[in-house]
Amino acid sequence: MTDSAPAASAAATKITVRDLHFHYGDFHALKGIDMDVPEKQVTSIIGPSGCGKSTLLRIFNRIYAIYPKLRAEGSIELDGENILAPGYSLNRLRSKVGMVFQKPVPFPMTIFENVAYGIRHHEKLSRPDMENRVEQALRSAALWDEVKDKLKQNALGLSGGQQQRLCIARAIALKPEVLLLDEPTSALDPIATGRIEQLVEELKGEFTIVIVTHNMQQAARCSDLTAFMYLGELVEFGPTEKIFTKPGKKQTEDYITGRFG
Ligand SMILES: Nc1ncnc2c1ncn2[C@@H]1O[C@H](COP(=O)(O)OP(=O)(O)OP(=O)(O)O)[C@@H](O)[C@H]1O
Repeated sequence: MTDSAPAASAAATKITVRDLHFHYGDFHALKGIDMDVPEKQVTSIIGPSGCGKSTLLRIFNRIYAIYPKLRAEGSIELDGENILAPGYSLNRLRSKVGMVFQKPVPFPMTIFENVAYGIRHHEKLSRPDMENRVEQALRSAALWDEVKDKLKQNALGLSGGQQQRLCIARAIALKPEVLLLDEPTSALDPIATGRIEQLVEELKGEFTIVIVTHNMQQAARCSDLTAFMYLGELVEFGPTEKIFTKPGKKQTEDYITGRFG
């Protein structure tokens, strides 16, 4: 067991995970996770390959729900409501919890339509309101200045870093409360990575952000809290500075000092 409530965080809890287990068929991938994710802060999840980081992140918006053999037990409360309960609709969950994947995957359509497409699915806006919403999302994703004169061009013509910021704009445009980022910079060069990290810093005033990363420097730079996972368990969770300077568990220390993983 680990401390689920990070001591140094004064922020309200946005997501409360209790005794969470996850199975891929017979494989027990997450084992009794307890975790309190604070509101409007950045929480990073680190740990060696295969420890369950992405599995945990994906449960936060129930991506597994479409596969019959995958099973989650325990509870994940978002603002006090259990999102794993059958009565919690996927549509409602997806409007509150946005996801950005490792590899940017813009739709093969214009830059404008990439952002507008998801909004249309949830809301009916007039043309000026839609234009305004798209502009705001692109501004928040620090992409507006680079694309404002080519909104009608195909998004596949953007660079990898621009495509990833477009995917972030697409997620932000739906006005989610939580933004999940699954290794969002692993396909990007150092300059594009730096821009995304800066963006994460800017966005945290507005959203609760959870980021999975292989890159420990990134976790140290970007996050307020860090969770260290190993073999499906949450070994340690606390303020990032403490995890990186005075970890409480030997496994955490071994990992951050490069002794394994
Ligand atoms: N669809 C699946 N079916 C069966 N097992 C899976 C599936 N997806 C992941 N797993 C297993 O679950 C465990 C956790 O995987 P997960 O992708 O969450 O790890 P991770 O920490 O994100 O790894 P990485 O850093 O390599 O992306 C691994 O042992 C993996 O092999």
